[in-house]
Amino acid sequence: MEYDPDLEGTYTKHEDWDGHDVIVHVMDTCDKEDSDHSRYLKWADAFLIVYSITNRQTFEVARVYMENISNYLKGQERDCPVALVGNKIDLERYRQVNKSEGSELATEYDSIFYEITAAEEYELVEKVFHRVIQEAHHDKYGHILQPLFIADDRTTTWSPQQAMSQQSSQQQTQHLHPSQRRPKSPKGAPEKKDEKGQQKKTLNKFFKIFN
Ligand SMILES: Nc1nc2c(ncn2[C@@H]2O[C@H](COP(=O)(O)OP(=O)(O)OP(=O)(O)O)[C@@H](O)[C@H]2O)c(=O)[nH]1
Repeated sequence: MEYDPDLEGTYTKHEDWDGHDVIVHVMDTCDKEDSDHSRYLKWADAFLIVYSITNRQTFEVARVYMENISNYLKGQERDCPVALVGNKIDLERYRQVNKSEGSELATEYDSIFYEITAAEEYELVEKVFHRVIQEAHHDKYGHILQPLFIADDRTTTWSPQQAMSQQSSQQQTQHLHPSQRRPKSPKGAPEKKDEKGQQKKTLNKFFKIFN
C-alpha cells in the first residue's frame, strides 16, 4: 500500500531480546489543528520528537512539543523517556538548526538527543529506538534486560547510573518483554484525516510506545 502522510499509523514490531518477545508499538501521529493530543500522551510510554535539521520551523514545533509533553508528564507525575531527534543530517549543506541548539533544547527538558538520517542510516534510527525502549523499560519495570544481539562499535549499554551521570550522552541497545498489554493505538484514534485533508497539519511527530 502506498504511504500516505495524512494517515495516522500504528506499527508493531516483535523482537527477541534476551529470550523475551518484546513487542513495540509505534504510533506515527498525524496531527491536525483539532487533534486531541491527550490520547497520545496517555497511551505512550515514551516519546520521540523528530524535526528536520534543514527546516527551522520543524524545530520550533518540536520545542512546543517538548514543552507540552514535559508539562503533561509533570502534571501526571509520570517519568517517561523523551528523545529529541534531528533528522536529515545527510543534507548538511541545507542545515538550518545547529546541533548545539538541538542539544540545548534536549538538555532543557532532560531528554535524550540524537541527530540522524533516516534516509541513509538505518542503524542510527535503530539506535534511537533501542535507547528509548531501554529507558522506558527501566522506568516501567525497574530493571534492564541484557542485550541479546551484539551492538556495533558505536553502541554502548545504557544503565540508570549512566543516565544519572551522563544525562545527555547517547547510545544503546536492549530488549524488553511484554508483561502488560495496551491497546495498539490510542483510544479513539482516527484512522484518517478528513477526506479533503483541508485541516492544516501543524505537527508531525511520532510517539513511540512499547508494552
Ligand atoms: N534527505 C533525507 N530525506 C528524508 C530523510 N527522512 C525523511 N526524508 C524525506 O522527507 C520527506 C518526509 O518524510 P516523512 O517520513 O514522510 O516525514 P514525516 O515527518 O513523517 O512527514 P509526513 O510524511 O508529512 O507525515 C520524504 O520525502 C522523505 O523521503 C532523511 O533522513 N534525509
